[in-house]
Order: sequence, then C-alpha cells, then structure tokens
Amino acid sequence: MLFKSDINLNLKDAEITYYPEFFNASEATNFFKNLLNYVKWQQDSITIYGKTHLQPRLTCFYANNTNTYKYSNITMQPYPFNDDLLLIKSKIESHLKVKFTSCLANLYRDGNDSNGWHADNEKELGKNPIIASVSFGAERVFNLKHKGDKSLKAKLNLQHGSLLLMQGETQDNWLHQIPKTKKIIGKRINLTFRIIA
Ligand SMILES: O=C(O)CCC(=O)C(=O)O
Ligand SMILES: [Fe+2]
Repeated sequence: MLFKSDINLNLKDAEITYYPEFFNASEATNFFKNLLNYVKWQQDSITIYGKTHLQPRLTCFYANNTNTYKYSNITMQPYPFNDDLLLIKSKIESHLKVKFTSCLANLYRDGNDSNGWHADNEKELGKNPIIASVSFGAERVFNLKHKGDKSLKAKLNLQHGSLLLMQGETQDNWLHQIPKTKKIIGKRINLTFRIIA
C-alpha cells in the first residue's frame, strides 16, 4: 500500500482508521503553506449553553453545493473549493471510493487554540456520517472518549500529512477534542471532509 501502516484504532462502537503518512512530508508542507495563505480564515462567535464567545481557532467552510453547516448556533455559508482543497479532496476520494461535498477547515494558531469535546452529529450530516480529517503543520493531540462507558478513552498524535477517518457509529458513541497545550508549538491546519447532501 501507498500509505504506511493504516491503523485501525479498534475502539468499541466506533470505526476509526488512521493513515499516518497519507501525504508525504513535502506534499504536506506545500499544502500547509498554500492553505495558510489562501483559505479565507475567520474567527466566529459561537453560543454554547447561552454564552457567546469567540471560537478558540479560525475556521472556514467550503463546499461544491450551497448547503450550509450549522453548529453551536452559527450557520456557515460555503465558499467554492480552491485548487489545493480540490487536489486533497480528490486524493482522499480515490483512496476511499467516497465522494465528499463539503469541508470544514480549522486553523489552530498555537497551543492556546483548541476544539472542545463534541461529536460531529449535526443533522445535516445524516446517520453514521463518514468524516475524513486531514492534518498539516504542528502535531496535536486528539482525544476520544466514549459517551456511555467512562473507562473507554483513546489518544493519538495527529501528524503532518496524516488522515483520520471516522465512520459507522463513531459519532453516536464517542466524543473527540483537540485540547490546548502549554508546549510552544506552531500552527496546525485541519480539514474535515464531510457529506452534506
Ligand atoms: O482538528 C481536528 O483534528 C478536529 C477537528 C474537528 O473535530 C471538527 O472540525 O469537527
Ligand atoms: Fe469534530
């Protein structure tokens, strides 16, 4: 296989696969630089439990249709995909034999940026959504915890050029997060490809 050691995390009630070197280092660095410059990064205010605050990261939403993505009381309107996003999307699609419509991009500017515990279970994603999540730049910790059985947890480092695939009942049964870190680290870009039909 092209992709060094595809790892099935083998978690209960989930289907998660990690491809550490989906993109080689030079491809990944090239995408990182382009995305940093050409994605229309914005910082939205979100409302959680009645409190409004700025999201602790920058985001942007892209799609090949006009369907919006709603979460935490915000509605994201899509931009059309740019060339780099189309190249990344098509490489993932040909490997997985799945077509994605949409991509939520995240920029973690430093260790103080984060993404709190959540499941990607918004209704526009449908039942058992497939989510392909690509990482470029600084390596960050990705935590998982089971919604019902508090003893079930997992942690992995999402490396430069990696792909993490979540599908099946993963979002029904598990939460995930990118925690803050006190380490001095650089920027990280994450792209989550989704189907919003
Ligand atoms: O940055 C990551 O790896 C996770 C992003 C994420 O969970 C999301 O956008 O829903
Ligand atoms: Fe997520």
